[in-house]
Amino acid sequence: MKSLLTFLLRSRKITVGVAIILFFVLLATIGPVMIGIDPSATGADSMQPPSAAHWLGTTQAGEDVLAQLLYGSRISLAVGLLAAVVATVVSSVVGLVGGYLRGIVDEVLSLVTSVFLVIPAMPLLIVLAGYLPSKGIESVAIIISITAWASGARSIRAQTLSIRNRDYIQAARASGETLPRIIFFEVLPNEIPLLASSFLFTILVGILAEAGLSFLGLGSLTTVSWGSMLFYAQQSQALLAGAWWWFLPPGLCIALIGTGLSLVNFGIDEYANPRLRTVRAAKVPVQQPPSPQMPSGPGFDTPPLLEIRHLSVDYLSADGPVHAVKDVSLTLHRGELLGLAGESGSGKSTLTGAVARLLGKSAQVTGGSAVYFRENDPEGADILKMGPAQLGSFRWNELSIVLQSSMNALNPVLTIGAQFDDVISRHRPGMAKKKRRELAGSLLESVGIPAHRLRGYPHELSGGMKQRTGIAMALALDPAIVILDEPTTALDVLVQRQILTLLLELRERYGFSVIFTTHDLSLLLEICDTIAIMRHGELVEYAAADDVHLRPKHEYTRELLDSLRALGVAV
Ligand SMILES: Nc1ncnc2c1ncn2[C@@H]1O[C@H](COP(=O)(O)OP(=O)(O)OP(=O)(O)O)[C@@H](O)[C@H]1O
Repeated sequence: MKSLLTFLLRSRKITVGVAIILFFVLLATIGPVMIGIDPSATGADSMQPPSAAHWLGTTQAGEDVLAQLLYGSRISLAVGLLAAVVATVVSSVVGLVGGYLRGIVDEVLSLVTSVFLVIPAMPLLIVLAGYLPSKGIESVAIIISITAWASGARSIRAQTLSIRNRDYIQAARASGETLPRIIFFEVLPNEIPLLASSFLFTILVGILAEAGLSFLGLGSLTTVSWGSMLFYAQQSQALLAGAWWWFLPPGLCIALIGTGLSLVNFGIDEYANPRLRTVRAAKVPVQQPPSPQMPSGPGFDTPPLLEIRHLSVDYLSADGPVHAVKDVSLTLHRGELLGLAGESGSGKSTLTGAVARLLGKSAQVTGGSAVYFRENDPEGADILKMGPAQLGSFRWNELSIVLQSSMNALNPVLTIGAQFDDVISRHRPGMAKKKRRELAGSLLESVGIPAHRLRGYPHELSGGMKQRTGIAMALALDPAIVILDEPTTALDVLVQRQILTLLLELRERYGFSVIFTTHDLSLLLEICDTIAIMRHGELVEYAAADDVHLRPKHEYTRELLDSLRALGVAV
């Protein structure tokens, strides 16, 4: 909740949007009282332009336009709000119940929703408004909500369908929680950003629909609203008479409140989906001086392949920037297996993600470089500065990455073969189909999976097989660097071991260099040439595996080794 509030206060869109909305709320609540003029009083001269006595001029009947605007804001906002409350309650109940219960209930509710979605809203509104027995603002709001609930219900149903199978909902079901409690206390809170955004959108729809109906003479014309002002201005041909002060203010108010509501809506979308957030800090990497505690790297007798120099990465979060990687320098040599260890949240994935250029928009490289050296290229190329085309051919060809979640990265509706073919044909457009198929088969066999599995689908493979398929794909174009980000964490110990053995064999065969990320220091001590240990975004230890094991420099490494020994792990 605190993070939501901090985000709301920091978001420029939300601040501006809320300021606009508050301005109109103030206008609607205290404006009529302060002006003290009856909006229907007709004493003044007809169609007078703005003057000291009538700041926004007068109408044809001699009413004060400002008084009408202020009273009108009350009615327009009230109709929008009432329509949004009714429509949001209906759409939430329909979307949540249908999406959660599925079956016949969902089918009936979906059918009704679809019927309301296909009927064009404005004609339906006009028909309903034409038959309204009373044209009070409540009736107008209710008919607007009848036409406005369906699109919200459709989105909420889709979200509910996706949430209903998540682990915490299964756990709630298993613990015997009642159906209403699961729907309204477990599912509903996860949909609040969606509900809020649909609520604000419906207020806007309500205000526009009221204005539209009144403009057509179908609203409550005895009540002053922005719509009825436009209706009477149009009836009196204010446009032709050049009486801009009559129709322009209500038009501008509708546009402005629409802008305010939309800005808040965009802000909520950004909260719910951090990928949409715009990065505000400077994009130019700032070179930082070397950190005084930077450990010196181990010697390695092959040429450097990748040099990470003083790399710093921040995330822009609701609570301010998170310094996830702070001034890290590492060198990966040809054929080297570099292990990257550190507790959860120490910045390992951010470091490898930055090198593979896979971080989202909320991540910002605030300093440093990651220079990749091709053979016979002593200058190297900074990966962080590569343009889209250069990056496209760099990934897979020179560097590939296998993620912990890569076992879920296979597309369930495509065969394994089609997914290999996608990668190979994109990067080797000249290769014949038969050759591509042979390459995919031999890659799959190299990770111990028979080539005929290319015809199968991902769901036919076990977790370990999927991860091995991910590794085979990463090797498809014979890259020089393979980054493995906790590739075995989700697998059982036996399968982990098989995959590691396989990885070492493949490295022998193909000669690629590896950055291997894990929490498991004992594993790194066993397989790696060099080890880097991160803590709170900093590199605290960086040395040959033997030195880390026998002569750790940092207190934190000693503590890690001691804790392993205390657990009886042989290190
Ligand atoms: N998208 C994000 N927005 C804000 N902060 C983030 C984001 N992703 C990661 N962080 C923060 O950055 C820091 C480093 O996270 P990172 O995922 O790199 O750690 P890690 O060592 O890979 O952890 P793990 O081993 O659990 O995967 C953590 O404090 C984390 O909370």
